[in-house]
Amino acid sequence: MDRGKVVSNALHAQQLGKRYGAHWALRNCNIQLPRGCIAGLVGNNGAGKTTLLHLAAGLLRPSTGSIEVLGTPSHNMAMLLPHIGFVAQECSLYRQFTVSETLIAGRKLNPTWDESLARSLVDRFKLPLKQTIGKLSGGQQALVAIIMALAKDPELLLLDEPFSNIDPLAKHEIGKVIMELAFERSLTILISSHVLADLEALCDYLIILAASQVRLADSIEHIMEQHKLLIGPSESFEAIATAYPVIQASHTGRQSTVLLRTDEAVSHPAWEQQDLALETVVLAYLATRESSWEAHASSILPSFQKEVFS
Ligand SMILES: Nc1ncnc2c1ncn2[C@@H]1O[C@H](COP(=O)(O)OP(=O)(O)OP(=O)(O)O)[C@@H](O)[C@H]1O
Repeated sequence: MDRGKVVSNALHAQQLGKRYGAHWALRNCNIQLPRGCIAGLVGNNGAGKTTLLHLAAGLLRPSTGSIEVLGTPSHNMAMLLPHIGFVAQECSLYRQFTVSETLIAGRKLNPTWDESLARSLVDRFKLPLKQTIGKLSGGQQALVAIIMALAKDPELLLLDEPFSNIDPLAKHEIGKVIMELAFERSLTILISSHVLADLEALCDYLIILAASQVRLADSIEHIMEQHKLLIGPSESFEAIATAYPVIQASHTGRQSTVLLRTDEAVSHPAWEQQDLALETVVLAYLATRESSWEAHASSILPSFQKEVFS
């Protein structure tokens, strides 16, 4: 594979699905992950995050649809393997190897191995070179796994809940390293996490999965522009709900709070726009039930035409 080849999407999933027996772990998944972005993957337990990452890493075959990574079908492992770094949820290092032996294996197995990066990161995180992996703490093992993936100098880095065992300071440090490398090397990163604050600190793109389907996949900047949180009188809720796609609504007495998704400016004398946090948007999408989502999805199509409410 030619590293210089220009492919605008690092990952392109079309109607991607993965089924185990009768159970869909992921379905109707359409994602175009722009090259060079740092994307967060957030979703409820069992939503399909690990499944999507395994499909991208070529460890699973799709049941339906397709997934291309760096312009190549992801099952073409032989071609893609040198270009992808993958850190699985469970640390997949050899427990009986020392840290030093692990680095040697990395150097021997990876043609693009960056030895000075690996050594400097092991030093920076004070990881004991002579200690076996099995005797490191969970957080130290996770750091070694991330360092191994970074030193491989991949074009796409897939990280499945990489920070869950890492202490806050080390997490901050490794986050900085990841962002610097992403910038310097035009690395594309897809990170799954349940900690939204971690994703907000690192990512410029977000994929929200719920009930095995993509609810939203977009740049965080556009997500924040496109969603509006409004408070207004319950009596005119129907008018606003008819005019704009409502992602979530709650009603207390005579007051309604609505989260809308629209690129248009929303202004109405009776409705006041509130400051919006990314967490509010994420929680709203995670809370949408499968049945109500089908109805939502059709109303959120780009061709949606609003009628001015009055
Ligand atoms: N090997 C398997 N066999 C059968 N079902 C599976 C298998 N792997 C995953 N699943 C199912 O697929 C669904 C998605 O699982 P997945 O691990 O992708 O979710 P997740 O979003 O990563 O969850 P979590 O946040 O809990 O790690 C779940 O319902 C899970 O039970």
